[in-house]
Amino acid sequence: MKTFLRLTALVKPYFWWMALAALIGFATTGSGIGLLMTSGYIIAKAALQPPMSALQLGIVGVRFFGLARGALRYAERLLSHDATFRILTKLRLWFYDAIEPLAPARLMHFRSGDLLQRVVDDIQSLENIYTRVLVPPLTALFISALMWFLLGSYSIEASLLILFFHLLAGIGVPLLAMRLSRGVSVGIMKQKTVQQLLSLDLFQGIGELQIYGKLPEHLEAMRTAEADKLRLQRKNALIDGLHESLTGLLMNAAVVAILWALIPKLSTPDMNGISLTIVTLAVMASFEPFLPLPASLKHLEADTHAGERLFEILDAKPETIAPAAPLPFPKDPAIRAENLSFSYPGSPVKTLDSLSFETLPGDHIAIVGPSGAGKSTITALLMRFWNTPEGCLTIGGADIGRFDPEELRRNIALVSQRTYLFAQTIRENLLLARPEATDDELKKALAAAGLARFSSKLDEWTGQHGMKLSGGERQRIAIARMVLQNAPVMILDEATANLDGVTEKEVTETLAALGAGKTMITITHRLKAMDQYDAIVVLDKGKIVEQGSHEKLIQGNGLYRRMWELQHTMEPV
Ligand SMILES: Nc1ncnc2c1ncn2[C@@H]1O[C@H](COP(=O)(O)OP(=O)(O)OP(=O)(O)O)[C@@H](O)[C@H]1O
Repeated sequence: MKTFLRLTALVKPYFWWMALAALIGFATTGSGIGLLMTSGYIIAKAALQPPMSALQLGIVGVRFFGLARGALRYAERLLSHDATFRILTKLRLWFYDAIEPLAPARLMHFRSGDLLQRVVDDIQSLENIYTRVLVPPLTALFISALMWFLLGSYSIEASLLILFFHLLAGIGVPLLAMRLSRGVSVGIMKQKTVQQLLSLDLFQGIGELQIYGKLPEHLEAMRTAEADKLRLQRKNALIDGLHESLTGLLMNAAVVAILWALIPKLSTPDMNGISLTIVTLAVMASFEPFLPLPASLKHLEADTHAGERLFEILDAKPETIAPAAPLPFPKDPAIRAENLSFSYPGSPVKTLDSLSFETLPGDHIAIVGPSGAGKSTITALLMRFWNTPEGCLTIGGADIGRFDPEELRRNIALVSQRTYLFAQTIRENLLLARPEATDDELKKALAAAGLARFSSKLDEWTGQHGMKLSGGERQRIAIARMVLQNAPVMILDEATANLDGVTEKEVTETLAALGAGKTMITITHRLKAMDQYDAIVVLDKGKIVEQGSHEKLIQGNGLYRRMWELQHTMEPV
């Protein structure tokens, strides 16, 4: 109920649109009833062979209600769809706005297929809140009240009978349908999520599935998921059929009961054959707005489930938020860590343990160490993907928490080990770093990253996840982005790991030139051209085990020297 109320609060700004559409919906159904009544009137009256003039009123009524029903139906659809699409747009923007600060810390527990399902299908299903959940009961209520008064003007019994049958059709049948279909709509949604996850895994991991011979197993899982969904959909269709038949049955029962109540009144001045015909047809037509009610309850269950899934994400507090009065990024971005410790949520071990190091503005430092030592975690803290609960991390002397994360990310350019390329053109992938860049600037950035040959391919599609480019080319696109971003701090997290020796040397030189006068942190476990760094921090199992210049470290007898010797086996030190 709480979720439902929160969802309806979201569509509050469209209340008047919805109220107007509901009113027009009522007028449309009312016109349908009017059309049947006036048609019945003409037929019944004509059977008595009166003069043509006696039928005039009925003919005008048929024309009026016939035209009005079409025009009103059109207006109602127009209004309700317009309101629905506005609501959907609002919901999607609201969701994207809310989800952005959650990345990556709060989203890493969700699988991408699941998130996709929430963004696309769950939000889509919320459009039903208005069209299929809120409006149909209102229309049915109005029509029921109208019929109650209409029949009440002939007979109290008839008005009580219509009330009874409307209650059965409006509450009894939907409740029965809901009971029978409990969990079916939600089950279908869950199966769709499973299918989406399996499909994404199939598309992204088809190579691995083929190599390890797991493709048939995966396809079997997809078939099972499809069969489970079909089973639920079949059950759903059976219940739909059942409630439609029950509503039809109630309509016929209502007609019989009301005839039973009204036929004795035929001998009174209040009722004649014509009015009996009209009333009977009106009773039949009045059941039309009750047909969608069972579906309303089913949608209510599914929408509430979709709402819960959305709120589960939206209620998550972002890991990092901008302070009320954020500091501007400093002109001299010296970076200092003092007793910095950090553990990932749920992890019993300290990923970083009491780190202390410093980079002066314009310094180029290297952070080296074996895989899993915690090097990339330092980057994640500097980008404010995570908060720094223990110790301190400062930029330009100010605690990192005093900067707006967005401002930090604008001023710290990062080339990480995993470059994501969007399934767009090379131009669009580059413009991400500087949207206003000219083609000339893009070409210069490509050339600086060793991709001059791509200058004529700006409009070429990079493929899904950049699959049309080699690993090295993808990495160089990321370096071109860094060139375009031209930020005062640069972090290279294994940025050249995918490049061949010659290109690696070229790109490293380009990056060194680009980094002249800027603060640069290079994260690597490959010890190459280490004498170019002002300082080297050696990390092992989250602790700094050594730090200093290449000359100093190589003289020592620690991890750095061992790593160096391992990588340069034959070279004498
Ligand atoms: N999001 C995360 N949640 C939980 N643990 C994580 C997360 N990211 C990294 N870790 C763990 O933290 C430790 C340090 O990881 P990190 O990526 O910082 O190491 P690294 O030194 O950069 O390694 P590599 O050179 O292989 O990239 C590892 O044990 C890793 O499993």
